[in-house]
Amino acid sequence: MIAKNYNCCFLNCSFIDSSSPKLGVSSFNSFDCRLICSRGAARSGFLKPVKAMESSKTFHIEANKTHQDVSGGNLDKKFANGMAENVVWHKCSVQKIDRQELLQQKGCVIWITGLSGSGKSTLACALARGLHMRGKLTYILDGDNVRHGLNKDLTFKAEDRVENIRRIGEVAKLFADAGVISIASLISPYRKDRDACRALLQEGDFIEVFMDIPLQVCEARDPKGLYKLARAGKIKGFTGIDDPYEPPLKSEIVLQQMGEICPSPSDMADVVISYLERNGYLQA
Ligand SMILES: Nc1ncnc2c1ncn2[C@@H]1O[C@H](COP(=O)(O)OS(=O)(=O)O)[C@@H](OP(=O)(O)O)[C@H]1O
Ligand SMILES: Nc1ncnc2c1ncn2[C@@H]1O[C@H](COP(=O)(O)OP(=O)(O)O)[C@@H](O)[C@H]1O
Repeated sequence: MIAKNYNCCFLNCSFIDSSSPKLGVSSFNSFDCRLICSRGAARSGFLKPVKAMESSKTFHIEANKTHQDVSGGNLDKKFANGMAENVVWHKCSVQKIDRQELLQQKGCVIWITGLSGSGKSTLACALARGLHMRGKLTYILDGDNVRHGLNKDLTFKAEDRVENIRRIGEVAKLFADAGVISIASLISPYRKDRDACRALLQEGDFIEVFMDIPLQVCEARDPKGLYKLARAGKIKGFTGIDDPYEPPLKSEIVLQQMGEICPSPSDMADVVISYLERNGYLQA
């Protein structure tokens, strides 16, 4: 792994190159950039992440709880080790590699994390548009949107956020397996749960993008008026206000403001597209 810190006149971002032999790394010349040498070093003082809140000690579901199903049966018998019993994986001769060949791209997950208002959905759309224009197939899994359907049973309590992240991680993995460039944009405030989603994918195929935008900026934007409600105590457990956000420690891409100036969504999307290009994801 090589960490690169790209400082452009209008855009401050850093990212890690996956130098997996499978994908290879091509040379990079789209931006005037500065190379730095370690993954940890990708975060200079200037690049210091938002410390909205420190880690929560309460959000993970207790591992040893016995769960009851609606009929009163013990679900733990049916789901030993979190897996249904007596199920066997059914293989098919058409594999991910065949679908990738058809699509002329590599399936992967771009996981955009950050505070509410940091620009996750906007970046997701700009990225989808940019890739679509290059003839690449994408699909966006936006936290807000998925909560309208698949995840409409989930609240913002810690254990429901864990489940929200887990389900979106699993769906994103299926899209990647379909050969699609799957774009997940959700707050996903807990590091452990983002890392669990990363672990579902092959090395390199999970690309974490951290929207490292200060809380004050997100709060000033407040497009839905939710920060205002949270400050007034009308929404409890709002991320960054009275609920934790754990910034990534080693995301592949970090997007930040340059001083007071926020790069445009399409400039941010270009950084991600350039990463995909250099790491071989835009070809089969
Ligand atoms: N309590 C609380 N905390 C944070 N956000 C809240 C809350 N209640 C509602 N909302 C709105 O829900 C959007 C976040 O949903 P996510 O699925 O991305 O959240 S999470 O990953 O499960 O934490 C988030 O959307 P974005 O602004 O697009 O991030 C908010 O508009
Ligand atoms: N790069 C950007 N520069 C300036 N404003 C932005 C940028 N990206 C998003 N915004 C604005 O910030 C607000 C929040 O963006 P959004 O994408 O909805 O964030 P999130 O999905 O993280 O909540 C919106 O009003 C959007 O227009």
